[in-house]
Amino acid sequence: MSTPLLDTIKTPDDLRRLHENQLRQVADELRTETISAVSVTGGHLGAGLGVVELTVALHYVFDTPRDRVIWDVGHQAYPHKILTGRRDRIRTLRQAEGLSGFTKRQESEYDPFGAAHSSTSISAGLGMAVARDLEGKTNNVIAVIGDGAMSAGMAYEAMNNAGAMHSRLIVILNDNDMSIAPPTGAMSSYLARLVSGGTYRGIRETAKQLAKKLPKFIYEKAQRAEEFARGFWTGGTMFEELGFYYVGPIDGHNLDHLLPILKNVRDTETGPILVHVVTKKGKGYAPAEAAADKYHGVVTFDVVTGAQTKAKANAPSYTKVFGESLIREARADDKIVAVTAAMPSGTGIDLFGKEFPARTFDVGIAEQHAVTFAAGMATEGYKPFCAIYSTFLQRAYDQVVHDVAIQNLPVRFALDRAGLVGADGPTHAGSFDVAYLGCLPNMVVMAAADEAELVHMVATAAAHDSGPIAFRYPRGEGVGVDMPEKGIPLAIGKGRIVKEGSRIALLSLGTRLSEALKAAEELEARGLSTTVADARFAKPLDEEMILRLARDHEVLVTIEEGSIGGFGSYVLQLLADRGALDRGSLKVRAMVLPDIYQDQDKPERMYAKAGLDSAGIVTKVFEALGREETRKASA
Ligand SMILES: Cc1ncc(C[n+]2csc(CCOP(=O)(O)OP(=O)(O)O)c2C)c(N)n1
Ligand SMILES: CC(=O)[C@@H](O)[C@H](O)COP(=O)(O)O
Ligand SMILES: [Mg+2]
Repeated sequence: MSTPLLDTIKTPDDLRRLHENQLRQVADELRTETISAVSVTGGHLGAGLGVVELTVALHYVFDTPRDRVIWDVGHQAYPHKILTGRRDRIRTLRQAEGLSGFTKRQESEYDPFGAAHSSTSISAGLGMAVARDLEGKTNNVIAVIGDGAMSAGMAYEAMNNAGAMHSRLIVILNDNDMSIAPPTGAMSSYLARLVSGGTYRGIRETAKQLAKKLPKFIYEKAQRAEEFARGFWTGGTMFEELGFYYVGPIDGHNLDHLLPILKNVRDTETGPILVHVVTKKGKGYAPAEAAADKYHGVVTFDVVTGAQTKAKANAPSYTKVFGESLIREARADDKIVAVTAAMPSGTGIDLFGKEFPARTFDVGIAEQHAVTFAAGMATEGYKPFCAIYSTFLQRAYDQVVHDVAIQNLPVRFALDRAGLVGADGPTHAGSFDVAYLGCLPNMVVMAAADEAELVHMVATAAAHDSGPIAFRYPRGEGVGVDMPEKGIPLAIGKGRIVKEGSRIALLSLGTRLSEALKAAEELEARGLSTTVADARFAKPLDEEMILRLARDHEVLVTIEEGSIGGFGSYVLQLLADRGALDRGSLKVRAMVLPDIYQDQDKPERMYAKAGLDSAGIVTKVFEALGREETRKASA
């Protein structure tokens, strides 16, 4: 489809040169372009479609990038990227070397704050506003936050601070009554009440309220702006109790409402202000509007039909295996309960919820609360499985330490998306959990080598009642192994030898095991007898097995899809403590993710770049053996 007006916009300055009555067309073309781009890249679609008009209005009314617009999470920022000089690269979204799927400071001066984890925008915005005030500057700071993101504690910590500081900060609450799944919680119900018909007021009544509530400047402009009469309300909202001026709810797809209100908000000297904007996730694209998830995240698709090009799966996903295994365990044990922080489908807890609705708790985007809530249930004899992506558990670290581990409470952590996740890039990589959990006294940490192992680990966690336990597994499909009928609890701290050899030992933790086995074949073909072991546990280590591997082999290589400071470090500590490194001929190498934030790509290519594939393992072994051995093996 042609986009004649959008074609004239290279930066927001071009947009600001247009007449207001052209903006409707810009928005329509921007929506078309967003759909077209995501149809070839995949990515987050519904959220961006819902903020097309808001994006146009913000860049039209505010002087970006001097005025700072901060998009919470950043998954809705594709239209913003198109308007801010990145349209020529928009079809590289989430691809190798391409644009990030989120806002990113290194990518553009129009992205004043990087994001991807939710609910940071008000804190960051307040920081910017206060810095501006200290500098005596006058630019605006606008944080755009969704109703889902508004469920996280951080948003309230920020509002609590902002309300007391009286700094001039604009918060736009983009309320589409959706998170990834339908939103949960009292805040969501509260917003729904604010939006429900009765709260819209006429201009006369609004003007009276404005005269009471807002500075005169806004009141006068409001009187002139007859066209936004229905969508402007102030009253005794929770936000006002927190010290914000509350404006709304307003129709976020109606530019005639958005523009005058944003101009008023821009021109007022007061602060902080919260503008409550009501939008539809997936707006303007019928397949998205009709979908239960509003096309939150999609793979490539046909623009006409909306049909997504889903590849045929060769094996069940780890997420599904986890969800189904947990259901099996829960049928036999009514103390098992499941907790998710707004990720029911991503974690497989949606499956559990269908069979056990009363034992399923979606607490909203609130990982910290999820962990302590689970800890509370554990004190009363329940067996909570807290299913959280590895990357999102980072947010709840003190809760893991202070509320769970120190009290030795049997909370089970199901860490999905462990290791590299691909298109979501470094913000979503599950790189650190083995390092940050393995250092905690009382904690047990497992990593599944394949989907069958995951079944056993779920059973192990269900049976482990003496303290906290975590198990990690990656995004995507399993490797296609035979599946056990039921999970059998593993012996805590015991690994397994998968293949016996004599000279080289490959000690894998997690799903790099298949690469280790491939590497072993290659090494055997080159005359190097190779043992492959699956550690299963990063904590407690199978000390006996590891010390035996060190004693009986010339080279010991640890392999994991995690950062430095994890499994390899624990093994090295053990070897050092037990004097195994004092034996001159032993060569030990620890293979971990590189000490950088790897940009998005296909996970397998990222692992290859990191050296964590079979070729990288073989290379590492020969590096350890030295030049002479390499020459012999190549001869
Ligand atoms: C700390 C954290 N937890 C979970 C997520 C996963 N997540 C990304 S977007 C999203 C829903 C956000 O809902 P909302 O803020 O209302 O934005 P919408 O998609 O509706 O525009 C969730 C749960 C995340 N990015 N960060
Ligand atoms: C923006 C966000 O945090 C989520 O939408 C995330 O991208 C989902 O990742 P998965 O696709 O791995 O569930
Ligand atoms: Mg929402």
